[in-house]
Amino acid sequence: MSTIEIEEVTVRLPTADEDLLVLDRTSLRLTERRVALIGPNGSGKSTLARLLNGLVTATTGRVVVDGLDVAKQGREVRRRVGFAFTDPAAQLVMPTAVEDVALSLRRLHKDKRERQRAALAVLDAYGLTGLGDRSVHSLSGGQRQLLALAGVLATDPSILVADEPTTLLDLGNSRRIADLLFSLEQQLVLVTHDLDLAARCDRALLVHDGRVVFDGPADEAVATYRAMA
Ligand SMILES: Nc1ncnc2c1ncn2[C@@H]1O[C@H](COP(=O)(O)OP(=O)(O)OP(=O)(O)O)[C@@H](O)[C@H]1O
Repeated sequence: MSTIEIEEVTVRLPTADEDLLVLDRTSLRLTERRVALIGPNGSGKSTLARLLNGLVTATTGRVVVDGLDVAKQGREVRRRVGFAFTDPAAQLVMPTAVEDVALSLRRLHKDKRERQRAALAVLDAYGLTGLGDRSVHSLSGGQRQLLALAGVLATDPSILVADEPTTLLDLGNSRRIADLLFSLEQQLVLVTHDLDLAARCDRALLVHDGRVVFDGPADEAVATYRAMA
């Protein structure tokens, strides 16, 4: 399993009036296979998740993934840490499904034909057979979410950070995505408002007002959060 170390990290983000304190002096060492981040809207969960692959920069402190400093070795870190956004539109950039997966595979397969073959195999593996030539905009929300995840997982990251991957989905699709996430060998860091999903994790962090206010077994974190609400 991978090791994520967050050492005395503070994040301040500029707003029109002042710098907003979004994450307050936080230290964590995450080694569990599945870690959930839960908490109210605007509490800092996405910010914490985004630190892990450098989408957000620590104002002070250090984030280290498998011994690599995110601020200094960002490129290597991004190869290890796959990031799946809530809204797949944020990461689907090519016109068709197969081209989108092929783009993710450009580092692994230099030859174009080989890349195309590999991309089609990825679509098959994720239950998207036959949709390769479809415009990504014509896919259903569930298919788009699956495609975005397939593109990230095709690069074989050692850690997957998924920011509310089931929020936009109906019950059936959200179950499919959840089953996929929980079948992964990789370390999973899951930001979610779905407390049943969070409770299935090995550890959960309850974030409130830019601080981790509970850190422990997922069922206890969920119970603490419910009691707070
Ligand atoms: N780029 C930014 N510039 C300024 N403020 C930001 C920026 N990104 C996030 N914030 C603020 O930081 C705080 C934490 O945001 P964050 O997205 O981490 O919360 P969250 O817990 O993931 O919320 P949600 O559950 O609503 O997605 C919020 O007050 C948000 O408005």
